[in-house]
Amino acid sequence: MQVRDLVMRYGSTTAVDGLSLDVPEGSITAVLGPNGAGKTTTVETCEGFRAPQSGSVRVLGLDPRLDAVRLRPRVGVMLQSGGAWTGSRATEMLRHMASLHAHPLDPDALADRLGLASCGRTPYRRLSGGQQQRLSLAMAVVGRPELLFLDEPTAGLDPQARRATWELLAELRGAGVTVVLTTHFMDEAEQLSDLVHVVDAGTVIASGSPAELTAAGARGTIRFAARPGVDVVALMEALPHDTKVEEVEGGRYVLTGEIDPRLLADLTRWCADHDVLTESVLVERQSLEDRFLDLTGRTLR
Ligand SMILES: Nc1ncnc2c1ncn2[C@@H]1O[C@H](COP(=O)(O)OP(=O)(O)OP(=O)(O)O)[C@@H](O)[C@H]1O
Repeated sequence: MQVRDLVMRYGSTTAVDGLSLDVPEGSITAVLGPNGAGKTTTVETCEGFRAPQSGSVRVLGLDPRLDAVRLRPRVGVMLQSGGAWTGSRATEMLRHMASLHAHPLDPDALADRLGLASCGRTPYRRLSGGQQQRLSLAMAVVGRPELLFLDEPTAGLDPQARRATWELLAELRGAGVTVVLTTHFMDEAEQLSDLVHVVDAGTVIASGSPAELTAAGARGTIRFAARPGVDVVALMEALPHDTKVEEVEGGRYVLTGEIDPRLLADLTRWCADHDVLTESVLVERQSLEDRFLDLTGRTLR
C-alpha cells in the first residue's frame, strides 16, 4: 500500500498535510502519533471512506474509491467505533459477515478464540466495550482479508484479550496478511510491528522498524556497581563528551549517554585500567515510548 503527498482538510483544519508512507506486503505496519495527528483520517482515506483532496492512495495496487467493489472482499476493516448493527446478536452478526465471503474462517471457532462464545446471544448494544471491540476485530478478519486495517484494535481490552489479539495478528501475518494498525500502546507497536510510521501534525516524522527507531539517537543508561568513590570526573574525561556519570549512592553509578558497544567497552576498559571491578552492569536502551516522546514532545497539545 502506498500513500503519496496526501492532504486532507476539514474546513479550516488541515488534518493531513502532505503525508507519504508505504506499507510493505505481508508486514504489520503501525501508524503511531499523538491524538489529532491525522492517523484516522489517513487510514479512512486508504479504506475508501474519504476521497483524497490532494495526493494519491493505492491499496493492493488499486484506487480505494474507484475500485471499491474489487477491493471490498480483499480488505478487512476494524473502525474505532461503529460498523455494527446495534440490535443484532454477536454470533448472528459474525456468521452473517462470514456468509458474505467466499472462503471465510469458521465464525464459531473465531468467536470462541476471541472469548465471544459466552456472549454470542447478546445483542451488540448490550455487549461491554471490550466485547464490542473483540467482535469488531472478529468481523474484520472473518473474511480472510489480504489486507487488514485496525484502528486502535486493543483499546479497552483486558490483558488476556490483548494477548489473544496479538497472537491472532501474528498468525495472520504468518499467513501472508498485510496489517495496518493504529495504536497508542507503544509496547503493542514494539512487540507486533515490522515497520512503524510516526505521524505528527499530518505528516510522517519518522519511519523504521521498532529496533531502528529506538536505536536512532539512542540515549540510554548503563547502571553499574563498583567500590564507592570512583573518580567519575576522570571517568567522564575518558568517555564521549556528552556522557554523564553519577554516583547515585555509595558504590552505585548511573551513566547516561549514547549507548553503543564502544561506549560499554570504553567504560569497562577505564575501570580495568584503574583497578575498579564493575559489577551488575545493566544496559538500558530507550524504549519505543521514550523515542516517541522525544520525537513528538512531552507536553499535551
Ligand atoms: N469529522 C471531522 N470534522 C472536523 N475535524 C475533524 C474531523 N475528524 C477529525 N478532525 C480533525 O482532524 C485532525 C486529525 O484527526 P484524526 O482523527 O485523523 O487524528 P488521529 O491521529 O486519528 O487522532 P486520535 O489518536 O485522537 O484518534 C484533528 O485536528 C481533528 O480534530
